[in-house]
Amino acid sequence: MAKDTKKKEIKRIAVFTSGGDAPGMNAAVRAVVRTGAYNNLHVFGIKRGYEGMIDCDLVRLEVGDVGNIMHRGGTFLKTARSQRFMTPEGRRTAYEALKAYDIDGLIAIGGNGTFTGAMVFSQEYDIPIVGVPGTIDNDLYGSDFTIGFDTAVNTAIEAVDKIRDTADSHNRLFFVEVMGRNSGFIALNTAIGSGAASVMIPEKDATLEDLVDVLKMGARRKKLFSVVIVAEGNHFGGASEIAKQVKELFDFYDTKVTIIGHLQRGGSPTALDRVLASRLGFSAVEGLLEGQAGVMAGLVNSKIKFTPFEEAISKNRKPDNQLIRMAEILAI
Ligand SMILES: Nc1ncnc2c1ncn2[C@@H]1O[C@H](COP(=O)(O)OP(=O)(O)OP(=O)(O)O)[C@@H](O)[C@H]1O
Ligand SMILES: O=P(O)(O)OC[C@H]1O[C@](O)(CO)[C@@H](O)[C@@H]1O
Ligand SMILES: [Mg+2]
Repeated sequence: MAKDTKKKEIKRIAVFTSGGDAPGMNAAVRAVVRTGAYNNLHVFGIKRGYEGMIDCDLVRLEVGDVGNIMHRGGTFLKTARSQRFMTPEGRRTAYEALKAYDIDGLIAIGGNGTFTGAMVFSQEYDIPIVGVPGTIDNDLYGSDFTIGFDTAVNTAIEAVDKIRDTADSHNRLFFVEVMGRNSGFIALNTAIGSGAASVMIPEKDATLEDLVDVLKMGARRKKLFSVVIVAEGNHFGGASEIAKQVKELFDFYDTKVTIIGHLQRGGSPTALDRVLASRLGFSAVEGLLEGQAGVMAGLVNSKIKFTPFEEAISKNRKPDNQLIRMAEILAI
C-alpha cells in the first residue's frame, strides 16, 4: 500500500540508534522503516550509531527486515558511544560515508549526547536530521517521556518489590541505586511506584540529616524495615556512600545496598514505550518529509511537537517539584 506522491525531494534516508540502548528503540526503527517505505523512500540502517556512520556501515532496510522486533529490548542496529564523532575529522568521514550512499535525510534515535552530536553535525554539514528521544534517562526537554523510560521504571519497581520481601523478613534498611546519569526521573518514579520511604535525587535539596530524620520517624512508628531509592547521579555519592554515612548517623537498622544497574536497560518494552516509539518514529519521518530539520520529535500533552535540538538538550529538564513533594508526603 505504497503512497504515490512524495512531499519533498528526500529520497534516501538513514536511521541509527546511539548512546545507551533503551527498550523501544527497535519499535522506533520499525516505525521509521515502514513509514519510509510507505512514502517510497529508500531506508538504510546505520550500525553502531556514529561509529558505524564513520565506518560506512550501512545496510538497506526493507519492510520485512523490521518484522518481529517490536517486542525485543536492546537495538538490533546496535549502538555505541563514539569518541571519534566528537572530532571534526570523525564527523567529516561520517559525512563522506553518507554522501557515498546518497543519503539526504537522517533519523537519529538517542539521548542528549546523540542530539548534541546531531546539532554540531547539522551546523557543519547540510543534511537534515530529525531526532527521536530514545533514552531511559528521560532527561530531554520537548517530550513528556523518552522511549525506554517507562520500561526502566517498571523494571526498577519490580526489583524493589522483591527487595521489600527480604527487607521485611530480616528487618533491614535497603539503599537501592537506580540509573539516570545526572537526572532523578527514574529514581523519583521508582520511589513513588514502589512506596519507598525516601528518595535521594540530584534535583532535591535534601541533606543526609533530613534522610535520617525520615528514617527515625519510621522507626518511632515501629517501621521495622525500610527502602530508600538513590539516583546514581546523586551529589552525596552513590547508594554505597550514602549507606555508609547514614549508618554513622543512625545505626538502628541492619543496612544493605543493591545497585540495579544495567538490568534497567534491557527487557521487552512496555506497551507505553512501544506505542510512544511507534508514534515518534512515524512522526520523525513525516516531519523530515515536511521539511523539519535540526529538531527532535516529542510528545507533549499527548500531541506531537518538534523541538530544536538546542532546546531539547539545554533546557534543564527537572522532575516536577509537586511530584517530589507528593513523594515525601505519601511516604510519611
Ligand atoms: N559535543 C558532541 N559533539 C559531537 N558528538 C557528540 C557530542 N556529545 C555527544 N556526542 C555523540 O553522541 C554519542 C552519544 O552520546 P551519549 O553517550 O551521551 O548518549 P546519549 O545519546 O545521551 O544516550 P544515553 O544518555 O541514553 O546513554 C556520543 O558517544 C558521541 O559520539
Ligand atoms: O552503559 P554505560 O555506558 O555504562 O552507561 C551508563 C549510563 O547510561 C544510562 O543508562 C543511559 O544514559 C545512564 O542512566 C547511565 O549513567
Ligand atoms: Mg544522555
